[in-house]
Amino acid sequence: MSTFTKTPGWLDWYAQPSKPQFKLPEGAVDAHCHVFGPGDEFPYAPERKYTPCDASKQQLYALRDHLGFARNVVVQATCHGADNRAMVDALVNSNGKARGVATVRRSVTDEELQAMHDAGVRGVRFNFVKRLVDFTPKDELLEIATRISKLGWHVVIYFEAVDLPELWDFFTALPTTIVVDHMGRPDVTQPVDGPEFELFLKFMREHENVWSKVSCPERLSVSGPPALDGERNAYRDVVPFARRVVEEFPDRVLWGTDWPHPNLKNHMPDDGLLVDFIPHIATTAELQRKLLVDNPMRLYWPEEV
Ligand SMILES: O=C(O)c1cc(C(=O)O)oc(=O)c1
Repeated sequence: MSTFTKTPGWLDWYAQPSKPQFKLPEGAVDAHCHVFGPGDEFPYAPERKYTPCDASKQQLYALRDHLGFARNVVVQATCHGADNRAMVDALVNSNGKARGVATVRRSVTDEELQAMHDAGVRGVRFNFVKRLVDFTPKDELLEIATRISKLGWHVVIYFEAVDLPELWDFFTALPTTIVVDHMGRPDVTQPVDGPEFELFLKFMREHENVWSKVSCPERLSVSGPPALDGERNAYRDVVPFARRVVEEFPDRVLWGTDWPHPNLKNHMPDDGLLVDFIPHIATTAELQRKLLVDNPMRLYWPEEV
């Protein structure tokens, strides 16, 4: 019996994903995924905003092999707060096939940062999505960004599109490469060439250190259809947004499954069908290779490039 009780209505990850029809290029990286616990081994943080089902490193790596990915980037999930043990444990048990993104507070010591670096951590995540985290003062975040820049790490930012204007000055003052989670969560019912998404494109256009994950169609989609029941052309309303970013910034985009998909409310995607979303947004072999291999390798395994 687990000590933890899942948030009511929690949707568990999809147990038997199909095999993707899209054949991932050799060496493809799932550049955004998480591990949850298991809670009995790596307890969820007291300050968490949700309690998930467990999703272990073994289950993550089985999914990697099933889908045809070669490597993972494991991003610290907010349900673990700034306790990075589950994520670091996943990295050190990956045979070098996983790198990570941590969450740290200003109290983190240089020794702790170095130990995380040795385990494979290459970035920190700053989260501005209010339903997921409590507010952290910007001076604390800037101090952390300055410290981790010395290790060659980058900053991953997660925010809602409506908050970009207010966060703009802070983001553009950061001294590292910046990676935006899930395209800054656009409202896909608005036009792709409307003012909200145009601001995001301008953010990337004017700042060459800004990258974007073109991930999470299952989270952003309003009209679907979902990646379920054999649907290989899912989340059509998200396609124009992701495709736009891939085509304008082919050397600064990443893709990830977002497994185990925390906080989805209306469906849980079949991850095999989710992989089949990729050729709709990266439509040539060259764009696919950059998105799935060249870009994540440059950012997370630069010593091998
Ligand atoms: O939108 C979300 O609920 C979500 C949550 C987390 C997390 O809790 O870390 O990570 C994500 O990439 C997305």
